[in-house]
Amino acid sequence: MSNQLNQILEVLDATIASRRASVQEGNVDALSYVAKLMKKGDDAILKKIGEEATEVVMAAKDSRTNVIEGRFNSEYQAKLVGEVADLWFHSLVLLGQFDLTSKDVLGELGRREGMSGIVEKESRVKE
Ligand SMILES: N=c1c2ncn([C@@H]3O[C@H](COP(=O)(O)OP(=O)(O)OP(=O)(O)O)[C@@H](O)[C@H]3O)c2ncn1[C@@H]1O[C@H](COP(=O)(O)O)[C@@H](O)[C@H]1O
Repeated sequence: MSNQLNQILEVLDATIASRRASVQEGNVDALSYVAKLMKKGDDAILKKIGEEATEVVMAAKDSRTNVIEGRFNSEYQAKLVGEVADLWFHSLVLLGQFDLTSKDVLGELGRREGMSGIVEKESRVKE
């Protein structure tokens, strides 16, 4: 699973970086969604992130509403997975636009591993 996850993220990071390089060189492949979105710029990507996040919220609410006898409905679960995939994907595009990759985020999550969120929050210097 971990290898598969790394491989999927590595391929996506590399594809996104290559789309970004081509946009910077002025070549936008008409069949590339990523290149077209990156060419539109930061605001277009950020708008997509907002939309996809909202769609995740709505799909989760739908899934919860359609629990019957304590069981989730597979159709709503699949919809939720699809919406989260859209959000992750657009987050990777956003990272690429800012010269970052999934590795940067995984590094940060690794740094936080085992750290209680409550303890971390309490350790923050109060202004
Ligand atoms: N994982 C994805 C991926 N997920 C979603 N999408 C696209 O994201 C777009 C937006 O999805 P929405 O559901 O929000 O659709 P929409 O509201 O109609 O879209 P918009 O009108 O807002 O663009 C759709 O065109 C999807 O096809 C993706 N496009 C590409 N990838 C990956 O990125 C790689 C590079 O893609 P290209 O640059 O298109 O070659 C691909 O090989 C895939 O691995």
